[in-house]
Amino acid sequence: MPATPSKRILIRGGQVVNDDRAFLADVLVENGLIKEIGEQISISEDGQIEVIDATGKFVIPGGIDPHTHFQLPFMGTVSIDDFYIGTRAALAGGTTTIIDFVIPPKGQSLVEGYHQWRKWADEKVCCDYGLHIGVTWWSEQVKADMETLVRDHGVNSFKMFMAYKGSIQVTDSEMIGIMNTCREIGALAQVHAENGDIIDENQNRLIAAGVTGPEGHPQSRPEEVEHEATKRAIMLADQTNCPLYVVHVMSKQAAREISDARREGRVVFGETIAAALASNGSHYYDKCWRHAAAHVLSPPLRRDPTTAGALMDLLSNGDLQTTGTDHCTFNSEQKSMGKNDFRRIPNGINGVEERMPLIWEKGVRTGKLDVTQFVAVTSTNAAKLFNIYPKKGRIEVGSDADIVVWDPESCSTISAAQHHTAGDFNIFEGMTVHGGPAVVITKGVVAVRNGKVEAVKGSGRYLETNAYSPAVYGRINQRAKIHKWEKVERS
Ligand SMILES: NC(=O)NCCC(=O)O
Ligand SMILES: [Zn+2]
Repeated sequence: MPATPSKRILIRGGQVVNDDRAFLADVLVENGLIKEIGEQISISEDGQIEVIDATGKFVIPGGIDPHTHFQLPFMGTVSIDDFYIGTRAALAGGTTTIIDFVIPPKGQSLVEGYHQWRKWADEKVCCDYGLHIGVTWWSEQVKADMETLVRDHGVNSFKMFMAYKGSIQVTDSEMIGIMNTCREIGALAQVHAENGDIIDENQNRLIAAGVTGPEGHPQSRPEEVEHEATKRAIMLADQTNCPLYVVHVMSKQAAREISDARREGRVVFGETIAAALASNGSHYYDKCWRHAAAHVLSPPLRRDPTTAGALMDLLSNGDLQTTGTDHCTFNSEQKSMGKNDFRRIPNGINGVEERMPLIWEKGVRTGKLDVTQFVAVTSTNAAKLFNIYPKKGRIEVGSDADIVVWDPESCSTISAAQHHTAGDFNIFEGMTVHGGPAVVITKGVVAVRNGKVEAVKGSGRYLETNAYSPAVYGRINQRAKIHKWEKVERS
């Protein structure tokens, strides 16, 4: 526990950055909220106040990672970062809000799954968190559960898996039911877009051909497999007038499908992840099994070396909107469950701690993103889509004091020896990143200073996300109102 935290913090002389503008100002924080923003804010010396000098630094909204899997029971094991370790690592990297996924097994009540995740998370989180719910099966009961979750439990997003045949994959007809329900209750439909049937076929053929190592993983899931599912999901969402959010876009083909759909007026949003922006699929062909297996996630990293830059360009021009991590870590022992069969390697990689510095390095330092765009793709856009804006994602009077003092001059080298997650491997090992959080404030309390994390277990709160996000539903509601089927009157 840190010493009693200051109830008031004054951040002096930094460049305040929101998604729409940047300006020099002081920021005063009081009781967990942003109290005042202005030039040369004067303070009386009577109360306890901590002054942070932000000269030469940016003062930005805390990052929002909309895609994590902490302590996820998955593929016969449980991801190793629990909600304490995971949110602590998030804070270390400048992320002050995460949105995790409840993934109930087929047959389990969604509401029960939600309560299970709340139980796991509430006592451990060091920052605020929200929950998306995976819909892994379909029935009238599931529909009723979705309604309950939106009405009573602050959930506004539901994810469908088009992959993982035989476990959590849903069919097209189930997706139609889920999408119809999402539209009826004002929720955002999310998809993991890969064609699970062809993956299953490819996997069996690879194994039969004796390809049992991690290189079998990307070969069973080539870009076309992600592309086809992305296109299909967009079509289904369009036909049901349901807004769609495609999680972890990993390939140029899938990303371009989203760009094209947006240009044709579809209400579709795309998220990519830190790994796709900073790594690539060559690692699956590494001679070291442990190294290759550590990179196994789905959809896989792409071997095409131009992928990362192309995805960053699409974030820059607004065709993709958000960046997550799909943080779902397994240590080497867990990964070795698939030693003789790549299909058994637990899928997942790290990233929650590295996301913001990596996007700064690969986006801002390359000239692909300016600082306001950096804020948009790491924080504000997710806040708007998941309807927690401007409470989160903005430096504004009345917003939560989730603030990062970002040092553009810092320099560090990523290493498993130093990272805050429990994993024994870091897929970004050895990468040097310039720019990083000097100070991280969560709800008005300093959680990170000079690289030291002072996060308090259980201090984070569950974040209710309300239905009918204006950024999502403005167009959908109007379309529903004016839609008419064409009927020809015949004698
Ligand atoms: N992505 C991944 O490889 N693991 C986590 C589960 C999922 O999102 O598919
Ligand atoms: Zn995921």
